[in-house]
This record gives sequence, C-alpha cells and structure tokens, in this order.
Amino acid sequence: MIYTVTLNPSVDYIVEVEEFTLGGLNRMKRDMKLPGGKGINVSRVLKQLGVENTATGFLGGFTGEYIEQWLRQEMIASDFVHIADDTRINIKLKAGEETEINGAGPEISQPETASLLHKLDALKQGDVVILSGSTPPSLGGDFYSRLIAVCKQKGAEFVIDTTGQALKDALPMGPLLVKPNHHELAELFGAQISTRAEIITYGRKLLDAGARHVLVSMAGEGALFISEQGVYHAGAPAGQVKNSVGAGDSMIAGFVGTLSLTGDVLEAFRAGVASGSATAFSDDLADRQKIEQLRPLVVISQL
Ligand SMILES: Nc1ncnc2c1ncn2[C@@H]1O[C@H](COP(=O)(O)OP(=O)(O)O)[C@@H](O)[C@H]1O
Ligand SMILES: O=P(O)(O)OC[C@H]1O[C@](O)(COP(=O)(O)O)[C@@H](O)[C@@H]1O
Repeated sequence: MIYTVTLNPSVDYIVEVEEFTLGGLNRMKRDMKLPGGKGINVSRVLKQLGVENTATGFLGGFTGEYIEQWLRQEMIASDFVHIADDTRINIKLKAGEETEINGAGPEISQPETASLLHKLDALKQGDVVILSGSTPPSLGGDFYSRLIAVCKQKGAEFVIDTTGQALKDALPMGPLLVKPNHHELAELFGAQISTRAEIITYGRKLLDAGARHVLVSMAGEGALFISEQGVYHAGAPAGQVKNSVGAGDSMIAGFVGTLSLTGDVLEAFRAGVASGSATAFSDDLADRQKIEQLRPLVVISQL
C-alpha cells in the first residue's frame, strides 16, 4: 500500500485578479478553493493514475472538513487524525505572475501527535510512505525523523519532499526518492546554481548522502533524474500554463505510482514529468486523460 502523510494540509485559495494593486481594493476575476498540502495532492494524482493509496496526517475545523469531503467524493481512502485547531488556508494569488502566501499551520497537541504515530504502527514491509510538505511549528523540527524511524522499523520505504534541515536529516535514512526543485536544491546547499552541470553536481550529492533516486524539477525546463543508473534529462511538453500549484506533487505521484506499477524507473520518470506538466496546464490538478495525452510527448535523453 502507498500512504501519503500531510502534516500540514491546506485549503488552497486561488485568487485571480486582472492587475494587483498593493494597498488598494482589488476585485477578484475568479477564485477557487481546492484541497491542498503536498501529500494530499500526491494522493489525488495517484488516484487519477489508478493507484490506490491512503492519505493521512492532521486535519481540523471547517477547512479540514472541506478537504475530507473532497477526498471522499474522489473516493480516496483517508485516515487523518482530527485536531482541535483549524487546518490552514494558503493564498495563491494570480496576477500575471503567481504569488503564494502559505500559513504556518495549526497547533497540534501531544495526544494528537501520539495518535498519528499510533496509526503508523499498521505499516508493513513493502509499503511506501510519501512524507510531503512543511511541518506545523508546534510539532518540532525532528518530527519527520521520528516518522522515518517508524517506517524503517516496520520495513516500509519512504519518499520525502520537504526542505532544509528536515530533508538533510532524512537523506542518511535512504529515501526511495527526493524531489527538490532547482531553487530548493540551491537553498539546501547554500549555493548559486545556474547551469545544468551545477544541478547535476548538487543532485549527485543527494545520492551520495543516501537518496536512492533524485528528481530535480525545473518547471517549464522539465527535470533531471539522477540515480545509480545514470543521469537523464526530460523536457517538459509545451502547453498553456494555467496553474502550476501542485506540479511538483503531481510529479512525485507520477513517478512513485508508475514505479509501483511497472518497476521501470525511466517510465516512472516519464510519467512524473507528464503528470507535473498536466497539472501546470490544468486549473486543478492533472486528470488521467491529460497525463496520458502528455506521456508520449516527454522526450528523455541520457546525459
Ligand atoms: N511552465 C511549465 N510548463 C510545462 N511543465 C511544467 C511547468 N511548470 C511545471 N511543469 C512540470 O511540473 C514539474 C514540476 O514543476 P516544478 O515547478 O519544478 O515543481 P514544484 O511545484 O515542486 O516547484 C516540472 O518538472 C514540469 O514537468
Ligand atoms: O507545506 P508547504 O511547504 O507550505 O506547501 C503547501 C503548498 O504546497 C502545495 O502542495 C503545492 O506544492 P507544489 O506546487 O510544490 O507541488 C499546495 O497545495 C500547498 O498550498
């Protein structure tokens, strides 16, 4: 079974204005409220790919109910810890460019934390746990390490998509996949990265530190795949970008879902890029039809 863990889900409030005036009254041209948080996005795209999975993490309040109801409608299995505080709302402002304002996250109590750890007791050998997104501050900086320790103890594999120290700490534990975008990669190493060669150099450092597969996404420039097997580039298909929120999460879903179905890493890479681009070209996350349409258009070359 594949599990996604979203410690800090969100309702993504996508607001479109013709032109944004700071300090003035702006009227919305269009708005959408979508379930969000990285693991939840991964779960939704896995479901589109026909890969059954269970979404877990923390949900609370009216925002938490909104997300849970959405998952129910899409027939995605969910097993969240219900918290007393409200799940956050993240603002995605589209005014030509995309500007994001993400909340810090709700207060999580000690019993709520224990309850999530207890749920992970059910993990078993062969399971894959996708740990995605930020950690609400009340959980403390080492919470992912605690979850990874449980995964390892149960013989489950894990994928981690987060930033900073939490990602650094996870590498020696041997993640199946890490997927920074090129900005996150530069930030991780406190480096200036401007060329493809530099991305490969730093991407390889993630392999050396313990990751089994590394994807570095580069938005419209596609992605690099770095593993023991070699280094590959895939160009992103061309199309009209509608909303790139969740493109990275979709890429993880495409990669892990296809790897679980086929065992073929290059097919998984292709599906990852197709899924990321299919989301970038959609208002909401990618649907199956769009992913299938783009899959043959992804050109992979070995470097
Ligand atoms: N503008 C775009 N055009 C085409 N594909 C895109 C675009 N933006 C994102 N994608 C696809 O989604 C993948 C992940 O996007 P990226 O923006 O790098 O991730 P993140 O959302 O984590 O920052 C890219 O590798 C690419 O396949
Ligand atoms: O947990 P974080 O890092 O604040 O990110 C949460 C945000 O990331 C998203 O999951 C989108 O992530 P990506 O665009 O990187 O795929 C949004 O749905 C959500 O608002």
